[in-house]
Amino acid sequence: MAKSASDTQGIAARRAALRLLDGVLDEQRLLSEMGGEAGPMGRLPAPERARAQRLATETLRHLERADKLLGPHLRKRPALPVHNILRLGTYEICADGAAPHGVINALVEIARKGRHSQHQAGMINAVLRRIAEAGPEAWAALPPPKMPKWLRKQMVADYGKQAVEAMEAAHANGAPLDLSLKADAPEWAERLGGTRLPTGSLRLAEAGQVSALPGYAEGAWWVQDAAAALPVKVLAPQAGEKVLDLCAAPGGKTMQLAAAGAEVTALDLSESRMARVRENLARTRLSARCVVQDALEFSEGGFDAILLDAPCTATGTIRRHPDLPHAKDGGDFPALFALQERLIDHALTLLAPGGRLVFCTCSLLPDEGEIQVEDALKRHPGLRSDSAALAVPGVDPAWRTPEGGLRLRPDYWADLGGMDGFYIACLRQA
Ligand SMILES: C[S@@+](CC[C@H](N)C(=O)[O-])C[C@H]1O[C@@H](n2cnc3c(N)ncnc32)[C@H](O)[C@@H]1O
Repeated sequence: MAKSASDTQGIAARRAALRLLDGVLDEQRLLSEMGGEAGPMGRLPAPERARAQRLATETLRHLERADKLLGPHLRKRPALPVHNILRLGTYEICADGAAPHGVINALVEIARKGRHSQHQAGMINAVLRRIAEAGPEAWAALPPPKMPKWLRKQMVADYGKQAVEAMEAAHANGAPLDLSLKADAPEWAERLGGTRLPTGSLRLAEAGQVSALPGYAEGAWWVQDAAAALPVKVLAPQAGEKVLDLCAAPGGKTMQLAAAGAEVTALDLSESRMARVRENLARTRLSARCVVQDALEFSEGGFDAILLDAPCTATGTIRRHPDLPHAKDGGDFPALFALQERLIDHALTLLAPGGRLVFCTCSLLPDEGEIQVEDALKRHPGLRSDSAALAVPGVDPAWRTPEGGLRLRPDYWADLGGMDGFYIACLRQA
């Protein structure tokens, strides 16, 4: 079928990217909630979907930079759909290496057909032309975008300004693609290229389409950030051990547990997310018993080890999901902290005598890391944190925390490409 004029100009992908931007910035929806058939990218072919997703993600990552460059050219703040057209254009012209005339023509055509933007097409054309003149140079000189005020204030109080600035630089850089290898690590590492990280994950700088990489169809590996692979290494599952993965979907850690030969029960509240666990297990030819249930209602006990990768604010994944700080305002965070506390207490009741619980969150907030564990140790007099379990190859002892956990930050391993923010602790009952 011949390509339409729209396809060649990238109109469809840009229009979808703009709808994604409006969804995040107007409706406070996460990009991950808008990926379905009914979402803005629903009818797009795979390459166009990927392009729309990438354009929206990168525009959000650099939103502050785009707004700084646009500011002097705008007499007043435009309506959001118009502003988002200008932001997308500024990102593409200044940082995406796109030819300015192609970007401007496509965005002006989109603006002409938009209900809110049709009368602003001339202004959009003029402003983006001015951005094309000096913008790329000015963009490169701007500092990394800051976290939003509601999050930054707390982060500076917890880590100090310098550390927060280092994290912001890591967020601006984005994330490489990390893989966890099922077996035959040297063989696959050679075939895939990339860098073997100190903790064993394989890091690829230029990934492209994941499902086209060697070993995908064979299920030789799965995508998992190097930091996200560490909780299971701390848990150190042994072949034949009875292990419960209490918040399992989409299953990255379930696959690690199963690959170690443990007898795994993977539980998650969400049926649709559990479908992803089943797909992942099928592709990697690994097995686990899958249970869809509220963890707080699961009462089968006697587990040698439990992994509690609790639902959290996901503030450790901002470099991967730069939409998060724009879609959230922290209002729903206290409910998550309370749920984590209940999940820890309940998980402890499901352990066999002498069993271990690894608690982790992909968060930067001590409220769902260090403080959770400090409080749990106070609530349960027989409980202790097992700092010996943290002696995992490649883990820097400087990452250890006073209450016996590990604090991982996006600015760590800066020269290797960073890591997700995570908190991990191994708890044992005396
Ligand atoms: C951080 S994600 C888990 C990621 C997963 N461990 C992995 O490595 O792929 C948290 C999961 O907790 C699940 N969840 C949230 N509340 C839950 C509950 N009350 N009981 C069980 N699962 C729950 C969510 O559906 C989500 O899949």
